[in-house]
This record gives sequence, C-alpha cells and structure tokens, in this order.
Amino acid sequence: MPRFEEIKLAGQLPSPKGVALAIMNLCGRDDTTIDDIARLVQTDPALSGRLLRLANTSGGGHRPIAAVNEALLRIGMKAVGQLAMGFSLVDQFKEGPCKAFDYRSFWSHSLLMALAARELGRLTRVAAPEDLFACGLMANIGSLALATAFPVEYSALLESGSHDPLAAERETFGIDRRECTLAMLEDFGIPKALAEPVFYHLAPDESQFSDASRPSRLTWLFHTAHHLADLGVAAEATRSQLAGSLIRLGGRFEIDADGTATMFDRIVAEWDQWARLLEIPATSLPSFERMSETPPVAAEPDGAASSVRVLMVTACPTSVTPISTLLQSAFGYRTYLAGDGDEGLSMAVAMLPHVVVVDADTPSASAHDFCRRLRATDWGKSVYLIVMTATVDERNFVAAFESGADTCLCKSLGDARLRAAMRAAHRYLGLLDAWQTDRVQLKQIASELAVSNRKLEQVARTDLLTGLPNRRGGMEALARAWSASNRSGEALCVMMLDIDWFKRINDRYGHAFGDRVLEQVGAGLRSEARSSDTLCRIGGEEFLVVCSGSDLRSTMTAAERLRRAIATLGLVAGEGEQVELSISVGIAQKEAGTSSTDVLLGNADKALYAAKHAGRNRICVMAHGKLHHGGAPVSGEDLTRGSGAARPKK
Ligand SMILES: Nc1nc2c(ncn2[C@@H]2O[C@H](COP(=O)(O)OP(=O)(O)OP(=O)(O)O)[C@@H](O)[C@H]2O)c(=O)[nH]1
Repeated sequence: MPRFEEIKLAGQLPSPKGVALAIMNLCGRDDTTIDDIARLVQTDPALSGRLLRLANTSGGGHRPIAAVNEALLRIGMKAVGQLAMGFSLVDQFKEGPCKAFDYRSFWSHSLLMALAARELGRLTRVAAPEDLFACGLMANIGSLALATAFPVEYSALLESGSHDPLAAERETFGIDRRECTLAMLEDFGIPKALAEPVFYHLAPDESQFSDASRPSRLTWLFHTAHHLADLGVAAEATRSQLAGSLIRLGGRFEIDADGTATMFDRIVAEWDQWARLLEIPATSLPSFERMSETPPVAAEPDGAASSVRVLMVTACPTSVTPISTLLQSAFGYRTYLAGDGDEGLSMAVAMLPHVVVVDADTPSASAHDFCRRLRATDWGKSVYLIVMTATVDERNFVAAFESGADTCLCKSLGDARLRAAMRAAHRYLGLLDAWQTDRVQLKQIASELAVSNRKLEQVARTDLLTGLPNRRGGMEALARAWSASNRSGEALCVMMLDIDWFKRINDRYGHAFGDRVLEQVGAGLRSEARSSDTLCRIGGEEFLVVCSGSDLRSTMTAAERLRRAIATLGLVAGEGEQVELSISVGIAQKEAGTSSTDVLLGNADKALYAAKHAGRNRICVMAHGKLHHGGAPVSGEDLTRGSGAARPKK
C-alpha cells in the first residue's frame, strides 16, 4: 500500500470538519445547486464573511455584493468547496503538538502565497484566481501533514537542520512533504492540472512541462507566489536580494519592476486584512521599493566595514588570495568564492554582488563565457567586473575587455598597484550607488505624480457637490454606451432630469440649502437608479441617466421610480419647514434615425422641455420623432405621472 494511504488510514492527516466537510461533500455531487450550498455556508458566519470578502476583492470592477449566494456564483462552486476546506484547516491547525513546527508562521506564509497566486492569476489569466487562491493556501500542506502525523519525529527532523530536508523526510517517513502535498490535494478533489504544478513549484526546472505550456506557466506562477511569500516573511538582511529575484521572476509574466512593486504592495495590504480575518500573524512591511533598495556603499573605503559584496570566480582560490585579502582588509568588502562559471552565475543571481573578480586562467574559455552571461543579466550589467590573468599580454587583455570586463589585472600585481586599481572600482561603486539612489527617488516621484494625475483626472470627471460624474464624465459614459450599443445592437436610452422650481428654493432658503437639496437629490437618485445605469450631474439642477441595454418601456419604469423617490424625499428647511420637491424627466431612445449622441441628448432635452411645459413633476418621451405626453409609464400608455409643480409650501 502506498505510504500516503497508510498514513491516511491511520487517521493522522489534517482534514476538514463540520460545515466545511459537508460543503465539500455537497460540492462533489452533480445535483447540488448554489442555493443548497449557500444555505449550508450561511450556518457558518465566519465562512460566510470570508467568502464574501473573497468575492468582493476578486477584481474586475464588479459591484459589491452582500448576499452569500451571489458570492458563491462569483467564486464558482468547485472553488467554494476547496476554500471551505482550506479555511477549516487554518482554523483547526493554528497550534499543534509538533514543537519545532511554527503553525502560525506556516499559515501566514501560506496565506501570503494564496493571495499572490490569486493576484498572478488575475494578471496572467492562466487559471481562475479563486482556484489559485485555494491551491496557494494548501501548496505546502504536506509539511503540516507530516507535523500532524509524526509530531515528535518531525520536530526532531526540523531541529536537526538537515541540508536536504526532502531526502531526510523520505528516509524517516517514507514520503516527503511535496509527495504528501500532491496526494492530499488530489484527495481533496483538486484537479491534477493544478495539483501537479503545485508539486513542482519548489523546483520548476525538475518538471518535464514544455516551456510556455499551461502547466509550465502554472508551475512558475506558484513558484513566484512562493517566492513572494518568502520575501514577505524574510529577515530584513535578505529582503533586498529576494526582492531582486522577485523582479526577475515577474519578468517571466511580462510584469516589469514597477508592476512587481505595485503588485507586491497590494498583496501585502490584503495579507494584513486577511490575516486579521483568519487570526494569524502578518508582518508589517515597508514598501517594495524600500525593500529592494541595495545597501549603500561606504564613502571612506580604507579599513572601514562595508556592505560591498565581491564574488570571486576561480578554480584555484590561492591564485586570487592577494586581491581577496586586500579587498577584505583594506576596503572592508565581503568576499565569496565560486568554483566555476556555472556556480558563479547561480551565486550571482542569489547574492547580487557589487564586484565580480574572474580568474581567466582556469579555464579561460569558461571564464570569458561567464563574463558574457553575467553581462546579459539585469544585475550583471552594472557589476564592476575584474578579470585577472597570470600575464596581461595583448591577447588576454583584448579578450577580457571583449567579454565585458571593466578592467584586466595581473595576478602578480603588487599591493600598492592593486590598491590603486581598486580605488577606481570603489569610485565606480560610489557613483553607481548615487545613481541608484537618484533612480529610486525619481521612481518615487514618478509614481507619486502618476497617483496625483489619476486623482486629478478623477476629480476632473466628478461633480464635487454630489460625488457623481460631472458633464465631462457623463458625456464620456454616454460615448462608451453609444459605441457598445453600436457593436452589440443592444437598446440605449437616456433620461434628462431637472429639479422643478429650483430657483424658488434658492431664493427662499438660500444657496446653501439649495446645495443640500442637490446633494440629497443626487443621493436619492443614486440609490434608486439601477446598477447598470450611469447617473451624472451635468449642470446646475440637471441630471443625466445613461441607460445601457434598456428599452423604452423599462427606462420609463425606472424614470417613474426616480420621480417617485424624489417626490417622497421629504426635506426639512431651517425652521422645520417641509419642502416638497419634484423632478421632470425627458426620455429619448437610440433609434435608426438617431445619428449621434448629440441628437439623442437633444431629443431627451425636447422631451424634458415638454414635461416642464406640461406642468412639471412628470415624464415625457421622445420616440419615433414624436413627443408623448399622457399614459402611464408602466402600462406604456399614460406617460404622465403626478400633478402640480413642486415648490416650497407657501
Ligand atoms: N444652490 C445652487 N443653485 C444652483 C446651482 N447651480 C445652479 N443653481 C441655480 O439653479 C437655478 C435654476 O433655475 P431655473 O433654470 O430658472 O429653473 P427652475 O427654477 O428649476 O425652474 P424649472 O426648471 O423651469 O422648473 C438657478 O437659480 C441657479 O442659480 C448650484 O450648484 N447650487
């Protein structure tokens, strides 16, 4: 019997309980409806809240929802089962008997990974974001499983600090955390198409998935999400390195450095809120920009401790001992050793050195190849690259510079000359540091400017009194609705609304009260308007409603609802005086002969004028070139509603 089945049969694995288990079972049945699941979800207020939050932060500019069954529709039935299970595991396993296993940190990391996987899913559309959230939450569940099934042994194994923990797990338990995760995900009903990429996410290169295939993209997505979570929980000293590699991973998904920074900051903000919801810890982090800054270079080199990292690539460490000793003692640089070009490259990616010293003698072809490959990486472009050879003859000298070296030094150079040559490197590093600081500041300024520009654009389209789109915003909304209607052939109507006798209100109660009336009318209209309608204040006491996908009959019904809402608004002026309000409405629909938005608005305006002329507090329609008065909006015949004009009670 496979090892996983044995452990499972022993009943030692983490598994969902109660409502979550029932939901999972229900989700697995063919005849289950959303309402069945919604009823069950509603019996667990915490789960309801979490699913609503997930649905309301799913992106895509959806309107907010408050009903559980709508949330389930948005999330999808399958994902609901998996999420219920994930949340149930979080709730049950915040503590446990495995002493060396930090349960809370485990969930904190898993949650951050889940949010990162969801965000990457949104950006890449490689899979449904909510499915990715569930997979991210459980992508390392195998560790929890081992901690739960073998608390004492696993604790000892963790404390031993094995350099190959997976091999140690296989040796001790007959299964490692990755295999355990895969088996559990499949057991929980997560499809192979997602479970396998999760399995490979810690070592994507081990998978046999062909490049650019969906499984490969998913594997890299989980790998990137895991890396992002590592950065979120990393110690301060390693953040800059991890941030650098996250930027490189972002490049796989065509996300540039700025995009990575914005994405990270957004995910971390969500992490904080979700962590509170799940009662697990989240680290308070500085912005990604700050975390990715490289440590500054010391201004005074000699003898001072410095954060400059030097990578020395040589098969013969003794041949670079003089320069290594000088760099450490005189300049305070930290040196690291790589045995060949391949090791040098992977170390360079991980540690992001400031200076690289390459021994070109052993063997020279691979040394020059290493220099070229290093220069091809983002970080390698700005590294100070020193090539050292036993003899600096013309051939070695030219080859060194052709492969990208900044300088070529002889290994037997005396201490004084070496020191002088290194001053050039130090000066370069100082300039690079100053340039990077300027760059960070410029980026900061650019992003602040972009934010202010966006805010300004928003303000330019918004009426400050009511918070509704203004004329400019309204005309843009109408132009969009017009184009959409041209493309889809869907109906389009507009309503022009005007408050009746508004001048009298101003004259009698003052402009300040008039402003309050405008605010209240705006709010009243907004709460009564359909979510698909765009409501704007396009002039003093004039409003426009763009009704996309709405035919004349339903627009008239909606207009009547708005008219009634304002007629019953019941505003009270300063001395407790009741002020009656009413609006007149002109409706026009886009017809075969309506050649432009201007013509459509002109028709609605004519209808509004007619409504005013006919006595106000009513709805008139311009259709097929004719004005229609009289006839109830609901029946489609009597278009006129109400009587008399709204005005301050005399
Ligand atoms: N308080 C306030 N008044 C405004 C604002 N914008 C326009 N007005 C006033 O709105 C009034 C509009 O008056 P009119 O165009 O004569 O229309 P009315 O009195 O509503 O009469 P009818 O539209 O014919 O029913 C004017 O007195 C404007 O000064 C505003 O932002 N605040």
